[in-house]
Amino acid sequence: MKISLRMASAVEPRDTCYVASEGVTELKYSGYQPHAYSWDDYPVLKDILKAVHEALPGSKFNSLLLNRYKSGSDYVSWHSDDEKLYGPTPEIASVSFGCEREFLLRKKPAKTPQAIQGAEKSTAKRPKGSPPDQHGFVLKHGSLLVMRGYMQRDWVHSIPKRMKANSVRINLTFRLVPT
Ligand SMILES: O=C(O)CCC(=O)C(=O)O
Ligand SMILES: [Fe+2]
Repeated sequence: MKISLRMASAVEPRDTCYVASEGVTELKYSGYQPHAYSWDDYPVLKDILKAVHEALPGSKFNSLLLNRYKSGSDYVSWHSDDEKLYGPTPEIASVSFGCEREFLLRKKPAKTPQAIQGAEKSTAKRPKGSPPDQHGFVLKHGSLLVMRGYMQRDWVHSIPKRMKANSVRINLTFRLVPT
């Protein structure tokens, strides 16, 4: 499959491209405001959206942030996709193609006094050098990862640099902007 897209390569450490249905509120994240391309310009992306809707009955997506990691030195730093336009419990369907890369997930620091106390207790038991509540998954070619519920409120995620990753990875994150 060949995906040919006009990519916005500014200062982000990977290439990104944004596709959204008409009437969807403009996306702003980390100081970027990407141009919204139309689904009609990219029939292959429409086909993948259809397959995602079939794989996740009851879920609905109307926008797509596409990431292209050209090599292992492209990455996405720790963040959560908690922009207001997605609402309090965004559902994000993330499809990966090409080079396998590691996806890391880390719990945000606790805010309430009770939670902080709990976190201190668990720190005492943790072996030295292992970060608190951190998990890693390898995202394989053709895989579908779903983030939902309070994941964006409570966790951050990242795709770290991996110098051994020597080919391109394309990642599609389908999102719903309630209209
Ligand atoms: O490339 C990935 O798997 C994650 C991308 C991501 O976190 C994002 O676009 O918000
Ligand atoms: Fe993300």
